[in-house]
Amino acid sequence: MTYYSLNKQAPKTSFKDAVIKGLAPDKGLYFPESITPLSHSFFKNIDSLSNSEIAFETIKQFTSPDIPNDVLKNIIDDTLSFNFPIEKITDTVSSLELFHGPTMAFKDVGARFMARCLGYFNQGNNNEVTVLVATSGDTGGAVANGFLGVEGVNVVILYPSGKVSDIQEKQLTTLKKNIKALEVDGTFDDCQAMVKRAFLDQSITSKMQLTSANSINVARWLPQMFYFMFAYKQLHKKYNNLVFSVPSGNFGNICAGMMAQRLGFPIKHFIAANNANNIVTQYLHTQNYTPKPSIQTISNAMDVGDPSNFVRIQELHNNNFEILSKNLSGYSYSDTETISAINELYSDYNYIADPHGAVGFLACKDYLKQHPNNHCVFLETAHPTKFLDIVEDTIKENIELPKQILSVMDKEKQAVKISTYEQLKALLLN
Ligand SMILES: Cc1ncc(COP(=O)(O)O)c(C=O)c1O
Ligand SMILES: N[C@@H](CCOP(=O)(O)O)C(=O)O
Repeated sequence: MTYYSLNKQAPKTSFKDAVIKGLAPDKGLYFPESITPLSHSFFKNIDSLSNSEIAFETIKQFTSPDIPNDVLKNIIDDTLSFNFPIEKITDTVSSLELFHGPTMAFKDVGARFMARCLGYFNQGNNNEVTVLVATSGDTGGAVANGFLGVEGVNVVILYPSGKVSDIQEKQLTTLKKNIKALEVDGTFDDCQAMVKRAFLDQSITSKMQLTSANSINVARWLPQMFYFMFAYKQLHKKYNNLVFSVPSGNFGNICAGMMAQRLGFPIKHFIAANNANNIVTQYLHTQNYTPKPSIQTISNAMDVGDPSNFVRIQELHNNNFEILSKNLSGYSYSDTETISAINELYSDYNYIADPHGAVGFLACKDYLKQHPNNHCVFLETAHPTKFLDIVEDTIKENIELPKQILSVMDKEKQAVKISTYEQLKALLLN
């Protein structure tokens, strides 16, 4: 597959090069030059395909010819070693649980897939790659876990000080080895801006190969398509009117869902479920896209004031507002509303949701009020114990900690505090 930069000022490139560079030299996000819908027989036979087979059939056009089929199959088998179950909440609402991986947030699939692709590209050469990643909570832990011990790869994670949960912080600061955490005095947007600036800083890039493990990297973003496909496989016999409510921050996940739709998956509509960081919801109401400094909320991983992937969403809809607004709705909720939703899910349906999933549930309910006769799937993007204090205080129950969480609880945090880009640069160059 050939990829082009959405800023259209950089040469086209291969999958391998797009993964190794992360961001195009003109600061644009890479985008596939073609998207070929899957065959009729794929959809006819989907019930007999395993998750790995579905993933292989859907992603191979984007990785070929740089990753041979047998290698791709192994990467996928290794990546998808856990389940993606659906829980029925009501007759019209289901939860797609994406938190059964090693760090218990949906980022595990993309991070593991990308780590394995980079590991493959690095085999037999001595060129070290430094993966720079900005996190508002979950990407950092998933990338730390996915890239731990990958040869020739050093990982540097920037996270906003005091704005991630205790467990998220443990997951991204305790692994050591090739993983370094930088605690930034600022917001997620400050972290993301520093990372993007480093990619364009020739005094750094002339000395080291930098890449990104945020969803700006095609190998982190594209595997997120799988979730929508696995949900379709589980639900298509029961419902022919599926809409997805996606708790959104950087908009990589929902954009991956739209890629699945372009491949032929019959998804009727997407709902961007936002917290108070409602840039896209506002855009859908006003047609004005106005990035703002992010606001701290209890669904912290969505505290993004300038979502990177919105440009990809626009590209997928021909940069045409009419087309986009037919396919995407947006809703935004306060922390108080989120807490009520956690309560409602627990007391009425015996379901323990995390704050991100709860925002997704609220958006399903509001969409269905205006558009009945659909079945709404909200993505439960993180395990509730990642936000232990909030969830336990809300439902007034203790929740059992899964082994993935217990394994990091007592580890010692190791992070370097920084507050400026110059400090990041000095750390990278040393
Ligand atoms: C738990 C959780 N939910 C939702 C999101 C938002 O996803 P996206 O950035 O792909 O919109 C994130 C972070 O990205 C997350 O960690
Ligand atoms: N919510 C994310 C923010 C970064 O998103 P990404 O998908 O672009 O990595 C986080 O948890 O860090």
